[in-house]
Amino acid sequence: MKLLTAAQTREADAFTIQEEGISSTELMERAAKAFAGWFENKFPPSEEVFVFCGPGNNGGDGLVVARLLHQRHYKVQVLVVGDTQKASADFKVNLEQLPKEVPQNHIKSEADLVRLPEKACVIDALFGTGLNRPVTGVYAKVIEQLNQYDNTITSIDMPSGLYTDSQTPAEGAIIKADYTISFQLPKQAFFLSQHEVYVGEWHVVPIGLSEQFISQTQTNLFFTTAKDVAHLLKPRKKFSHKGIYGHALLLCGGFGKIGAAVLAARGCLRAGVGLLTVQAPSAGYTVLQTAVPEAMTLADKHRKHLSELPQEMDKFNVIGVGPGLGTERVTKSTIGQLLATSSHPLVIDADAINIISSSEKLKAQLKRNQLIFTPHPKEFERLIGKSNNDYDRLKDMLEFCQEYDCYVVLKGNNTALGTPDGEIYFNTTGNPGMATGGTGDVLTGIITGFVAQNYTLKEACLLGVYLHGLAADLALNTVGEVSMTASDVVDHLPQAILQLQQVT
Ligand SMILES: NC(=O)C1=CN([C@@H]2O[C@H](COP(=O)(O)OP(=O)(O)OC[C@H]3O[C@@H](n4cnc5c(N)ncnc54)[C@H](O)[C@@H]3O)[C@@H](O)[C@H]2O)[C@H](O)CC1
Ligand SMILES: [K+]
Repeated sequence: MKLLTAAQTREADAFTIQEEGISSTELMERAAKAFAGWFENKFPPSEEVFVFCGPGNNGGDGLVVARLLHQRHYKVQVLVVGDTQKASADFKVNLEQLPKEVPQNHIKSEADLVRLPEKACVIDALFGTGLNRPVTGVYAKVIEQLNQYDNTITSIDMPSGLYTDSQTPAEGAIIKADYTISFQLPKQAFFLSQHEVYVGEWHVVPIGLSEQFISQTQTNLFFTTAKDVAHLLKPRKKFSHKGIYGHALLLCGGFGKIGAAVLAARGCLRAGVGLLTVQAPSAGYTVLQTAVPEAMTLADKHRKHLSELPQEMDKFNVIGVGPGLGTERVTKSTIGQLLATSSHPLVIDADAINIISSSEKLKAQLKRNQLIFTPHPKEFERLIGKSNNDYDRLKDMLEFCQEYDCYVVLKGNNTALGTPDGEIYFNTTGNPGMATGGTGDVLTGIITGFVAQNYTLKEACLLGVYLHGLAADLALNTVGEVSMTASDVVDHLPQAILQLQQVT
């Protein structure tokens, strides 16, 4: 699904109004109804509600929400912040329509700030997507005060003060919402970990913005839902044999880290690879043969570290490399040999990334158009250097993708896939239970398994990342976030694939 910028959202707004022949206040009414519906499900009418309204249409939404909640027997108060002379037309219309029974207060300066009852709910309607400069002055005072209270804050459309699609200047105050209820689509800002404290838990409510407009709009930003990836899954042919589903090679594992090879191998097999060979240090031979009998194992001549490539490389159609390898000199030179001699698609993770990062010579050997890197943020930093903030990191990621004509799977809460065409896809599955050793190894195996089956590199990344997160989400039911292990993730992969196959 596409992500729209603030400017594109405004255009979608105007297009919808024209297409449907409705007024902007009618669209505002629709948006506020959608928000109020969510709010009523979440908070009982016994709670007092304080709606803080800014001067624009976000504030206008707040006024409509206040009217609707009042009708539903909530005890509502409205606090209009700033100068109403400058308010938007739809704000003014809805201020007129606010029932007299709803108390109204104006906060024009710091002196007008109010204390809130302990249990009261706050609705933040100060600013939405129309924010065009950092929040300072009286608005900032209100935001700072609300952030200090323990009251639950629910933001309409955006946490006020946070820029929708670019870095918020440091001097701007930003609401720390518990919930953000976004209209029609999520915003790019929601997918960046630096914003977690502001956005809180986010939900999207539909308000019927023009599908035609959205489908015509050009963007390089997407978020991946089940519907986006379900159709990529290829059904198996009736006259199948294992030769059709590829032969993957995994170069993984080192002394004390043979488990990484086991996890990658299990992920690869569960992703449906036809044949799998794992080359690992000879100390891992028995472990691998026992733990993953489905995989063929080649014992490296070195007992503890990867030190050579298999002799017959041609029979493999993809290589996954990195988990558990270590960065010994022998292993470095083996990675060098791999980059110099292989023309296979490569899925490059963990220590393979670290090894490449430390050598300009190796970077110069990277072949175009056949690479997937799967770094976590620290590995990514080693690869391309430190970025100032999450937006810059994404920009740097795209530059790297373009320079090496490669894909980057930047792992995190909303794993971001960068493509050589300059697109970014934010994943929507997964949970904090995955923050445990070995889940990345599983992902390397899964993506390698999909590439082996002739999915394009982009499809393999999108599907792999989505299913990996979905498997972890399914594991929540039985093991929860705290106890979740990488093995739990791989154990739930079959269920995740079955679930995705049901999506139409
Ligand atoms: N398309 C939709 O999804 C719909 C969105 N709606 C709501 O409208 C807002 C966007 O409204 P807009 O009037 O464009 O902007 P804001 O309310 O966010 O604020 C604009 C207002 O504030 C002034 N301003 C901007 N930045 C600052 C600042 N830092 N300090 C002080 N003042 C500032 C600016 O000049 C304007 O006067 C969207 O988020 C939704 O909530 C519609 O209701 C329905 C359709
Ligand atoms: K808001």
